[in-house]
Amino acid sequence: MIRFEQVTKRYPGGHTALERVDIDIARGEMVVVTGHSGAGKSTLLKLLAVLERPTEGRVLVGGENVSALKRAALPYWRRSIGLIMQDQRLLFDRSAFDNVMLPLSISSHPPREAAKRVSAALERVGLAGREKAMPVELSGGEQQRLTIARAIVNRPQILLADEPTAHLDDAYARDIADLFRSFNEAGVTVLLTTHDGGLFERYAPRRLSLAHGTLQ
Ligand SMILES: Nc1ncnc2c1ncn2[C@@H]1O[C@H](COP(=O)(O)OP(=O)(O)OP(=O)(O)O)[C@@H](O)[C@H]1O
Repeated sequence: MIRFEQVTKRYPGGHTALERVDIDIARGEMVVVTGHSGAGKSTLLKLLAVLERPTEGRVLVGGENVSALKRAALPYWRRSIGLIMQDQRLLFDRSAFDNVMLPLSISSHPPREAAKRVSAALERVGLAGREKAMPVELSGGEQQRLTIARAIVNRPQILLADEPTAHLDDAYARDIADLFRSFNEAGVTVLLTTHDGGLFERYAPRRLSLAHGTLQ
């Protein structure tokens, strides 16, 4: 389903973040990408989300070369995958409900259907009843759940998450790990990065280890 073919990413300035990476991920797999800081983990996800494009090689999803998508197609592409990136902030002046509604604003769901989807996504991540809460009223773990609800509201087949358990206490981090596992059990292809590979060990996911931009 997801395929990296000889992908190299060199950033302006000449730093090579990934070098000739080949990856094949089947539909329904759960893959945990580990590696030290700067190993290229985020770059891998950014190439899939087409937040960056490869310098060489291709990134294919379902046979389509997403690296070649036209700029106008990108918002739709990004909303068709569930994306949890480190620099995507919640809107702190909007309620939990409105934060999760945001990705639906460019789709054509009637308002009542959109509202149902938002409530279902909040329920799915354990935030039922917190629709009106403002993000500051939520704990760090709950804020991360809200970010995840926003990512799944369009019911994506692929979920990409960059360090989703960073900055969380152990118990919260385990809850978030469980949540990703449950999405995977429901059939979603999950690709996430982590410094803490041990957190996911009990699920025995496929593990990809990156060092200096190459797979180990
Ligand atoms: N926009 C950019 N411009 C220049 N260099 C970049 C850019 N983004 C990343 N890099 C460099 O590419 C390398 C890989 O970065 P990347 O963020 O993919 O690593 P990472 O494994 O996710 O690290 P971390 O765990 O710290 O997030 C790093 O050396 C980084 O400094």
